[in-house]
Amino acid sequence: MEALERTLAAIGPADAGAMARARAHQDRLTKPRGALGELEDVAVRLAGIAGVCPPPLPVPAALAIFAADHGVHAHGVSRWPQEVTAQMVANFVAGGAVANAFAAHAGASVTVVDVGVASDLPESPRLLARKVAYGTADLSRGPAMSAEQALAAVGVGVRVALDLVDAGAACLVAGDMGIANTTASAALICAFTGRDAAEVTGGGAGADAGSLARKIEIVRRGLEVNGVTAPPPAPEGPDRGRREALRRLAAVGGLEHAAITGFVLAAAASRVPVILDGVIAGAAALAAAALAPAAVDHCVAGHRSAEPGHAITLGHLGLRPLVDLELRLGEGTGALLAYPLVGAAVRVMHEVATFDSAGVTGKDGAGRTS
Ligand SMILES: O=C(O)c1ccc[n+]([C@@H]2O[C@H](COP(=O)([O-])O)[C@@H](O)[C@H]2O)c1
Ligand SMILES: Cc1cc2nc[nH]c2cc1C
Repeated sequence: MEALERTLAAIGPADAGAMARARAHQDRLTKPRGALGELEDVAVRLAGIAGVCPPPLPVPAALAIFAADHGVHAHGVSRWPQEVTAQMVANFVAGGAVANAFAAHAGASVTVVDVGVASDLPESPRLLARKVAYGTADLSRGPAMSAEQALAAVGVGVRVALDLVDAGAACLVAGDMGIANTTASAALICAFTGRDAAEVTGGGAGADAGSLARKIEIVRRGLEVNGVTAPPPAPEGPDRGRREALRRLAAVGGLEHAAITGFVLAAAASRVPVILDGVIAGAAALAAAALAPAAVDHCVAGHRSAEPGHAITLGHLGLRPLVDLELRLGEGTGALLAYPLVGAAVRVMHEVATFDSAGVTGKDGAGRTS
């Protein structure tokens, strides 16, 4: 708890001065004002995160894929067997997954973290063994995690982020792997936004109509059993709000969600941008925002997943996704596709000439030569 408190205490809002300078700088560059659309907002956001204008290039980037299993899988909420989580971890380690291809394309490193896979995995220098438990308990019967497990998993995410930043990462990318984790994500989204299970629950990695109905029913049961049906109370003081946020995360979340929550919080505390992936990272970011609202200032929404709860999540966080390609893979893939856009947005701030420096006539018709 103390490590988490230290992380939370270090999180501050984006720097308004640096953002104002970034906005003004954008307007001096040789392009019509606003012509780079949302990329201008991304560059301004990164200036706010770093507290300087122009912000540092977000290079290199580091992807962390947090993998874990879910007790709720026993209810047939996924069309895939649970062992696919472990098999895909082996695939990431061998370099054979989509995330590996996208990371190579983007020039990002890949760190694979076992925070809660249900089986023992072969040791590998390319796998961080940080197992907190062999999967979660069934969220539809009681808390998925104990408070201690949830805190330990948050701590894993904090440590991984801090180590990547210490090793030189200038941009963090949050990825996940966990068969059945779209069920836990839907439950978390309900628990943190107050929305109904039917609105936020989707097909995940390929559920048919029958299993979708079962999934919605299981999410509802999990929320009821764990007493998280009402939206979280407005915190009476940060402690009570934080305790309730951790309770909700432990009640219906997964070990990878908790780790991503810590990853996002540590990125924010380090003032390093973190690119969120799809519905799993989004659900984890809801928990991070409940623990430290300013953490959202340090997040970039990489993409909008096809999972219905994701758009609702991004709306709740006030984030606009950069990429919208109907992806529903996870692993960090959508965030990796967005990463070059983030880099391009910042590069503009460093390299594009101003109207004055290039001698391009400004919109008032005056020739600018100095
Ligand atoms: O990132 C997303 O939005 C996303 C949407 C649908 C599925 N997934 C991935 O698919 C797995 C979970 O799907 P499911 O149906 O088993 O809950 C898990 O490994 C996720 O990374 C990921
Ligand atoms: C094959 C496969 C790959 C994945 N990657 C992330 N979630 C996944 C789920 C499945 C089923």
